[in-house]
Amino acid sequence: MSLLELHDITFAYPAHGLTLNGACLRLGAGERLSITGPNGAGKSTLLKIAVGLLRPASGRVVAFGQDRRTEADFTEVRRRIGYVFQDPDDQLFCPTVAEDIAFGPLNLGKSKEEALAIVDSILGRMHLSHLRDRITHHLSGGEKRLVTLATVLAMDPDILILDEPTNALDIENEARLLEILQSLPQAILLISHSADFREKIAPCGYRLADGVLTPLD
Ligand SMILES: Nc1ncnc2c1ncn2[C@@H]1O[C@H](COP(=O)(O)OP(=O)(O)OP(=O)(O)O)[C@@H](O)[C@H]1O
Repeated sequence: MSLLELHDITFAYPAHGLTLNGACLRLGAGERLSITGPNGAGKSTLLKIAVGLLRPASGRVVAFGQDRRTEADFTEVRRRIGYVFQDPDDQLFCPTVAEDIAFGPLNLGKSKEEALAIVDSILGRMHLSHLRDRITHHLSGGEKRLVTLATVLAMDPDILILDEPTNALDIENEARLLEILQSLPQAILLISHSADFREKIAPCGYRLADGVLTPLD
């Protein structure tokens, strides 16, 4: 079954030429695909379109079997697609790590006890329990990156979008991230410049250049 389809997406930022010019992509259940390509090619732009943070000039977004056009459509899509942004500071906004991770489950209607149980379970699985009560703002870049992934996993999404997830990670934490990602059942869209990381997580996928996606060899 297809979870996400992008059909002939075109997009231009105001006062720029076309960033995307007919990009097409299909992600199936449990499938893992990489997207690579030069800086500024439009990889993040494309995936922001997939979750409705940007709207294409033309083309279709089909998620979970339905055409998605309106803000209400994309609110549901964003509940089911966890997006780990390139910059953790775009995503972490609560005083402590536990509050940041609990925020999503509380928003989905979980009780405080249920949300805190999710916090402890996710942090335990990720071997990050020592960060539970830390002030988010004081974490290192790499710690923030892992906590951002924890906030997304706490929502139990069907698809994970990871935008350069190894940025700011040391060798040990990159290995830990690899282990975590390999253990997850979710479909994954991975943007990464690291051929080694792509090979380990999602060897198949696309290269984005000149506004179109072409399959990787
Ligand atoms: N809000 C914006 N307004 C205008 N131009 C933008 C905006 N956001 C991105 N761009 C431009 O659009 C192009 C595509 O950006 P995007 O972030 O999607 O590229 P990317 O492939 O993800 O790049 P990188 O590999 O460097 O992360 C770039 O030239 C960028 O400067």
